[in-house]
Amino acid sequence: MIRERSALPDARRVVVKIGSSSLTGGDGRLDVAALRALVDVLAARRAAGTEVVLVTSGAIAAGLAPLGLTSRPRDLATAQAAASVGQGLLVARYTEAFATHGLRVGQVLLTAEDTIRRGHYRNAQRALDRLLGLGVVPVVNENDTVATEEIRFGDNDRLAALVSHLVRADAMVLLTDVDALYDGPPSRGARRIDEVHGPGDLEGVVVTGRGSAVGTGGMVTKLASVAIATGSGVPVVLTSAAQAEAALAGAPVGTWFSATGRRVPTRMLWLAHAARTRGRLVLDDGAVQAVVVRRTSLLPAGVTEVHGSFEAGDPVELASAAGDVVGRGLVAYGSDELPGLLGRSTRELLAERGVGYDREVVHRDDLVLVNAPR
Ligand SMILES: Nc1ncnc2c1ncn2[C@@H]1O[C@H](COP(=O)(O)OP(=O)(O)O)[C@@H](O)[C@H]1O
Ligand SMILES: N[C@@H](CCC(=O)OP(=O)(O)O)C(=O)O
Repeated sequence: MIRERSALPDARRVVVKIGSSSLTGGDGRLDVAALRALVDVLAARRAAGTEVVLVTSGAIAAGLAPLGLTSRPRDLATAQAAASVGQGLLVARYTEAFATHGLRVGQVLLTAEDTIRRGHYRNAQRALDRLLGLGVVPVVNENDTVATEEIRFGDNDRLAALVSHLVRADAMVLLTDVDALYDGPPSRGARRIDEVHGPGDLEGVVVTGRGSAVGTGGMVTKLASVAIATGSGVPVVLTSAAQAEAALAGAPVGTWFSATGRRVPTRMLWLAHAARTRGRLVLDDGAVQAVVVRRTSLLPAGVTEVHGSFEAGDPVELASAAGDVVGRGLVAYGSDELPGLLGRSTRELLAERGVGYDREVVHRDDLVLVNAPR
């Protein structure tokens, strides 16, 4: 494991994420010179023996000029159209730029779903591993064209953290338009933060969710991304694209976030940090105890209320009668069917409804605890 930034040159595999703000000029359009400069740095790193996965934004920005748009569209359908046109152009630029270094790229478009559904993430994991094994540089972006408002990340920061986990990266490098995390929005007087070793080091730090005109999420989604990565064993460097070379060389630039936790299953990571839940199940006190303290699965007998509209396999919140959210889980029944099963024992349900109805509402392998109840 990489424990300090000076060890970064020894990383076997890194994920580098570049945001829209670093790939666009003042006119909001794709800055091809900036893209080429990044590729030069990544190709050099690759030649020095580190496998590189690039998570890149910029599809929407690249789609603006061809569609005659002057600013980032606000409505989802136009943003998706711009991403559709722009993604092809973006990857073409990367393909050309990496080719000048004798490297091939492979486009990988992911949705949040791909990191949660078992079949999907295994598939993505296999494809990424094979690309790397073949010496290809995977170029990853969110699949904007098919991602709906409910399930999309919108920003690539959290996607990059999940990709880092998926490919078992030794480190993640987040490149943006500021050279580091500051203790407040970077204006006069804000202080650069050199190293963060845990949430305590972020106390008093003010971050805003407003990004640049072209980026989304600002520093808020970057810190959410950092929490996902470091909490599951991947250290992070956050800096500007201009410092990418120095950061990968382990120089003391940007902000270094050391890993705080150990690797957990990918789906669990997504459930804990990224999933937008589709509903809420209210648990009686006995069920809260069973799930939180004894870490058992949730059975129909312990559920008292069902809220929201969801299908089997969707993420839902688990709450106590007092309204505290105690966990999140993938529910095994849809919201149409579940209310008819509440308070019933699995034995009764099996006898009455047949095989399969003795299954848990949320299996313990599909459940993460969020907060202890009051
Ligand atoms: N505490 C902070 N430290 C550094 N930058 C911050 C902070 N709070 C807000 N920001 C803003 O976050 C912006 C980067 O976010 P964003 O525009 O979404 O970038 P990207 O397109 O690279 O994802 C910076 O331009 C900066 O102004
Ligand atoms: N998938 C989108 C990226 C969304 C976005 O702006 O992300 P970011 O610049 O990382 O805040 C695109 O390629 O335009």
